[in-house]
Order: sequence, then structure tokens, then C-alpha cells
Amino acid sequence: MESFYTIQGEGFHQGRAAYFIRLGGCDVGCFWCDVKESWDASKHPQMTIDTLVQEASAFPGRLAVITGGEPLMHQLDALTGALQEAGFETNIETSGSSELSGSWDWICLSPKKFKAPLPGILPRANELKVIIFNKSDFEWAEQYAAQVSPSCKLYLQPEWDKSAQMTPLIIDYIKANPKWELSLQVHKYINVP
Ligand SMILES: C[S@@+](CC[C@H](N)C(=O)[O-])C[C@H]1O[C@@H](n2cnc3c(N)ncnc32)[C@H](O)[C@@H]1O
Ligand SMILES: Nc1nc2[nH]cc(C(=O)O)c2c(=O)[nH]1
Ligand code: SF4
Ligand SMILES: [Mg+2]
Repeated sequence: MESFYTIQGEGFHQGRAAYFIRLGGCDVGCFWCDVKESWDASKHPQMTIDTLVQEASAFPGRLAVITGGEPLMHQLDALTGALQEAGFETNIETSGSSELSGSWDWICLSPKKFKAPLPGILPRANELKVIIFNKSDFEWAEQYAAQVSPSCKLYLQPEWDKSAQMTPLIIDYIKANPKWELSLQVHKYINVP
């Protein structure tokens, strides 16, 4: 759909320069999704892996973040192999709802109620990032925290339009349950892509 060089705004790698590759297509349908224009893959141009890697290599950063849409709707072995071959760290942002493919340095799993993650990705996640839209999402987040590996980082991120209401609840929750950390969509505060 698009690619851009920016600062990773969320999660463990927040603050790092990163080249984002946003792949078209999503079959999950979160009603609060902040990139609904990504859902229909046919509305976006196809690009070759060579071109994507070449464009990414024009910038000095060597962190690539594959997102979407739901990137795992695509078979990602060739793209991630080519990126790693060119010296990139490969990170993914995914709901985990389609089969895992690709060679990853870091997997950020953000599970969704609308299409659950497949079980295979849970032990592979380096980071679990749960979006908090309402109070019941804390209990739901714990169900996933119980299924990831002991070393998996745990983040709670407010849904953007509910952040005024949810961020104070998230802060209280993290103070009481310090295994969790806060993830904010910093790029939206600093107005970068
Ligand atoms: C747009 S999604 C694309 C990748 C993948 N489909 C997924 O959901 O993980 C990228 C990240 O943004 C988060 N996100 C999407 N809409 C959001 C919103 N309105 N507020 C907060 N986070 C949001 C997702 O949970 C995910 O962690
Ligand atoms: N700066 C920036 N950081 C991000 N982290 C995850 C994003 C995504 O949409 O996957 C994202 C994004 O869209 N922009
Ligand atoms: S899974 Fe990701 S891209 Fe798909 S609707 Fe949900 S937030 Fe948007
Ligand atoms: Mg985003």
C-alpha cells in the first residue's frame, strides 16, 4: 500500500528510525482500525521485492517494519529474506490471524477479538501489544499474556479515539500489574507518519 521512513511510534522499538512497509489487505475488520484504507488490497499498487528493498536501502536506517493491513495475509519468506540479505532487521506488526511466514528478528503480536490469532504465533511473539478500547479489555489482555512466552514484553496501548478515557485506567492497571508497560502511538502526537 505504502512505504515510508519514520520513527517507530509504538511498543518496544518506539523511538527508532524505521522503514515501514505497509502491505494491502486485511480480513480482520477492527471497527476502530486507524488504516481502514488498507483493507482492500486491490486498491493498492503491486511492487516487486527488489524495488521495495532498493527503496528502503536509500535511507540510513536498517530496521524494516512490515505492517498493513494484515501482513500475514501474504507469504513473507521472500520479502524478509531479501531485507535481511540487504542488512535489515525485520520486525512485523500483526494480529496473528493468518499463518505465520517470514524470517523475523522481532514479532509484535496485537491480538484482535474480531479474528483470533492462530495458536502457533503465541510462543513466537517477542512483544504482545493489546489495544484497550474498554474496561473489559484488561481481562481479555490477561488471557493472551498467559499464552505467550515468559520473555515476551507486555504492552497496553489505548485505542486512539478512546485514549482520553482509557489512558488513566491503563496507568492504574499497570501500577497494580507491573508486568505490563504502556505503549502510546507517539507518531500521532509528534505528527509523523
Ligand atoms: C494498523 S495495525 C496493522 C498490523 C496488523 N493488522 C495488526 O493489527 O497488528 C498496526 C498496529 O496499530 C494498532 N492500531 C490500529 N488501530 C488503532 C487504534 N485506533 N488505536 C490504537 N492502536 C491501533 C494495531 O493494534 C496494531 O498494533
Ligand atoms: N510511526 C509509526 N509507527 C508505527 N508503529 C506501528 C505502526 C503501524 O501502523 O503498524 C506505525 C505507524 O503507522 N507509524
Ligand atoms: S487487524 Fe490491524 S489492519 Fe486489520 S483491521 Fe485490525 S488493526 Fe486494522
Ligand atoms: Mg499505524
